[in-house]
Amino acid sequence: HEKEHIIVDEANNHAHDHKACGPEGLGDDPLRFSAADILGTGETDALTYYAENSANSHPQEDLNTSPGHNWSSTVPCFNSIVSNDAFCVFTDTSYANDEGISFITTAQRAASLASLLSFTPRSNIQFSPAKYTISSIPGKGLGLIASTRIPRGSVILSSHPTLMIDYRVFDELLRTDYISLQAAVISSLPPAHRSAFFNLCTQSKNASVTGGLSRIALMDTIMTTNAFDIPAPLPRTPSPQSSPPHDQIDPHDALWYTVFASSISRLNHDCRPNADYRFDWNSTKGGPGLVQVITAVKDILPGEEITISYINPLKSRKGAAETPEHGVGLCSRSGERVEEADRRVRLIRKVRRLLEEGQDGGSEEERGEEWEGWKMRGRGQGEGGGDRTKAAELWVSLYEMEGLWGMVHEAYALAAREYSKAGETWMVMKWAALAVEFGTMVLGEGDEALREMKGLARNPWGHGGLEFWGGR
Ligand SMILES: C[S@@+](CC[C@H](N)C(=O)[O-])C[C@H]1O[C@@H](n2cnc3c(N)ncnc32)[C@H](O)[C@@H]1O
Repeated sequence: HEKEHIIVDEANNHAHDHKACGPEGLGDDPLRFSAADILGTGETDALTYYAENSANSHPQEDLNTSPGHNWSSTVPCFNSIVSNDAFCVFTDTSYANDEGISFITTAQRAASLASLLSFTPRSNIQFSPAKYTISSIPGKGLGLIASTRIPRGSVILSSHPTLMIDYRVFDELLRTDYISLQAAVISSLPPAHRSAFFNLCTQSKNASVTGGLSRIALMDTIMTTNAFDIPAPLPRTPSPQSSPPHDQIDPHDALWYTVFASSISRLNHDCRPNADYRFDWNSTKGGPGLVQVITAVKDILPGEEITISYINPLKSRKGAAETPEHGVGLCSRSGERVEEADRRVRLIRKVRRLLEEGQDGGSEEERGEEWEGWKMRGRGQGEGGGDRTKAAELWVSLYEMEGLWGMVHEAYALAAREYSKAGETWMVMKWAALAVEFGTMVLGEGDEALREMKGLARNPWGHGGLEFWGGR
């Protein structure tokens, strides 16, 4: 019952917490309901009525899954408006020692997610004593403060998601249908989870406290403020008849889930964070399946705030760069330092294009006026002074200067590859070893992406079967 204790504690600690969250916080926010207020009868009735009368709804679907799991599909399912698929809520209340888990997705994808859970359920991994406390932080609402020294690479907390929503619902369902499913999924949470959910941060300034839909709006805001977007593993057996027409669906969206795990929702954003998160999809790596893991990407001292980046600092995935719903800015630096940092980030992109996409270095805009000077001379040391390895080293140092510790393994890997092409094996070893060290930290043990670097670190002499002391 330890976990219950933890969840309830979380709810109790903050049940009466009316502090603002973030710069645009709500002050004495009347929207932070107590658990008892939530989903008053009228509202759920209205939703049920709506759901049963929606033109798109149809009865629930069955999910055949492994024994020991107790899957149910609640409320009607809703048909996609662009494909033949229907989306439903699937819940297993017994998952992870009765913490429960719910999905909003198709029966097919729910079954494949459920198959990832076929390990001995265990509750959230807690450290005793915890490595952090949840405290109020000026201008940010609540946040996590390290209560002990947390060495780089160690796990700070890890948590099963409470619910996972298939990105496709945003494109494929009428909004009202989607909202019905969302309300159903929240009301199906175990009570402790539900009250913890409704005590989470909301950025909404517009939601009206009166009228039937206000709590629904609150629910929606809490979701957008606290959920993580996670790329899905590729389906093992893609089924052609259930795929929507390509011109109507962003294929990218079909591969994402919005994931909600309440215990990590107090982590604040920083553009140069000291922690990173990853989502482990299965237990083949020895850990529990479907678990959100937060790891330190540098040493964190007691009293320091633990932060993650809500956005990818370099890439901009569909709308992610703006993240208006989070209401947090990119970097809080000032004046010249901002300019320098911006310049470095532009440089990082430019050098990456140069190295990854052959020699042409991307668009005119990215190249800039001095493009002639950017052209690479030769591939290795032999011809033209090893521009590519030098560029790779520049790339690495830009990452390091920017403090992108959660991503720096990509730069190390690239440097290892460039030195490998140039035949400088000792340097290959160095960069591959760094790629493995820093990559393991954020990707986890045994991640496929690190296989190549592990190989290079062990045998930088390449694939020809040449052993370490072998002739060359
Ligand atoms: C996932 S919650 C994080 C926990 C939140 N502070 C709380 O009290 O529950 C996201 C919200 O926290 C606040 N926040 C996160 N990072 C912030 C930052 N760097 N500065 C100011 N507010 C921040 C914003 O209000 C944001 O919408």
